[in-house]
Amino acid sequence: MDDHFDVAVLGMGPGGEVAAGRLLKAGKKIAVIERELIGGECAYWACIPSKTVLRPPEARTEVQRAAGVSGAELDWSETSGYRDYMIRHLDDKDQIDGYARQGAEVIKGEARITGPGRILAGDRELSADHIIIATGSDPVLPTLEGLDQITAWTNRETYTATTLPERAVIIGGSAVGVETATFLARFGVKVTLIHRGDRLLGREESRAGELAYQYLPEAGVEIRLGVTARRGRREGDQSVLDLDDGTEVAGDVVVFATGRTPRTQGLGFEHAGVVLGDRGQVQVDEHCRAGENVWAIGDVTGIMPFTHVAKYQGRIAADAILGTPRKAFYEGIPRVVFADPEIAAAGLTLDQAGRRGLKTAAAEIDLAAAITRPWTYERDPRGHLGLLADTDRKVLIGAWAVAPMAGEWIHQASLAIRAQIPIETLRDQVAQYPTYHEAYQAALDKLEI
Ligand SMILES: Cc1cc2nc3c(=O)[nH]c(=O)nc-3n(C[C@H](O)[C@H](O)[C@H](O)COP(=O)(O)OP(=O)(O)OC[C@H]3O[C@@H](n4cnc5c(N)ncnc54)[C@H](O)[C@@H]3O)c2cc1C
Ligand SMILES: NC(=O)c1ccc[n+]([C@@H]2O[C@H](COP(=O)([O-])OP(=O)(O)OC[C@H]3O[C@@H](n4cnc5c(N)ncnc54)[C@H](O)[C@@H]3O)[C@@H](O)[C@H]2O)c1
Repeated sequence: MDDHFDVAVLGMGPGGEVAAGRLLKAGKKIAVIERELIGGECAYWACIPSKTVLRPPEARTEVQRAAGVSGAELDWSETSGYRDYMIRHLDDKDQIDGYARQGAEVIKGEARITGPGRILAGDRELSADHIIIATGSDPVLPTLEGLDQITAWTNRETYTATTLPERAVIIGGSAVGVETATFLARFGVKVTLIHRGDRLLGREESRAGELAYQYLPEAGVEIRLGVTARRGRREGDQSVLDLDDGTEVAGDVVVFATGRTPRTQGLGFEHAGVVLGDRGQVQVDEHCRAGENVWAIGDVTGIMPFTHVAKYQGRIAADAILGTPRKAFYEGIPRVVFADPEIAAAGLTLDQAGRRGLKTAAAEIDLAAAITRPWTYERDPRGHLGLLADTDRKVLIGAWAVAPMAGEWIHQASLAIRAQIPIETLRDQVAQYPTYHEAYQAALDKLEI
């Protein structure tokens, strides 16, 4: 067999899949190498199962909050059955067949780079004109005395669980921690979330974190801010954490939502001239180039660990290989935490803008006071929108929203930021009445610019 390819894709998560699809369509001879399941973390243990199990509780809340409708009950067995369907019962046979039918060489096994353009995939040696590194990220568990004594879960155990625990402790108050707390608590698990920072969602605008702190308890989550686990131990069937403030928390399981790290160890990337950054991320340029004919995309680049970014970088790298290069542009890409209500953001926070030396104007509105849609949507309406503008260039540079469906309508801000649409043009936009989109008009009016 001829083991030389135009392109070898290492890792078939969302990034690898998009790059592979684009290259196949262009007629390239490619090898795709995946050591677990084609679809990656997102399809089986992250985005897909988490968003699938968050939807029924969200639908129930919608029913409970709308006037004149009742009777929504949650059913874990039905929910987990549908989740198992959505994660393909952890079987990627159809994906393997699909790529093979499209003409790709599909290799299931661990890939390692052995030299420029050379790869060991399982027990096969391959060569390729181009290599795309799309190996994703691993969860990070802190070094904790007694870690081996407690029942420690990551996103993998959490989002494939058949039986839910009665009590859970979640460590980490960022996206995974907040979404997982929402999911478990809504399904009746007694959840304590501990977070070492003084507010949730530390990388987002501080108001978004404050509002997450306000709304999460509605799901039944107990939040402990400013505490760190010092030691783990077992008491009967309970996993106990001793905290640094002298108190303890206990649960059937401890879920670690403590971040992720690029998957680069032992994969021989240095043999292809790839340089790692201080967080272990593969360093890339604006075309996702990591070295001579080597490209890297997705979580392994540490740029923005989201599926939509991995997919975007897959397009960027494939286009460069195909001879139609364009530069990746990361400003204004949306970030959504699928809590209840949703927490969405795009662009810079006030702090980040300050660090760039930008002159800014900010405005925040309460949606219920400003527009009609929250009232037709639910009793006791909730919703907040904040905008951040650059007063010199007179364009939006940041936005955040905490409200129903905010993950959908944040895209208006995302586009405005990416396309640098003048505030004047945005103020002339006409939104359908009554929709959440109308909030932009009210917030733009409030911006002193
Ligand atoms: C709980 C959770 C929920 C999330 N929800 C969302 C969400 O709603 N929206 C969103 O945008 N993002 C979400 N994310 C982030 C998202 O999962 C990642 O950003 C995304 O999966 C990154 O895609 P990727 O292709 O870079 O890597 P991955 O999905 O990690 O895929 C990498 C693939 O490479 C394979 N691989 C690794 N090393 C090798 C090797 N040496 N040889 C062969 N194969 C290898 C792996 O097996 C894996 O299949 C979530 C993350 C978590 C943990
Ligand atoms: N809806 C989405 O798009 C979505 C959902 C989930 C995750 N993600 C992505 O996946 C990635 C991983 O998410 P995450 O929430 O696990 O990571 P993260 O890096 O965003 O947050 C980790 C949190 O754990 C805390 N932490 C770390 N070590 C700790 C320790 N020893 N003790 C106490 N706290 C500790 C940190 O302070 C931080 O708040 C993120 O980059 C996120 O963007 C996206």
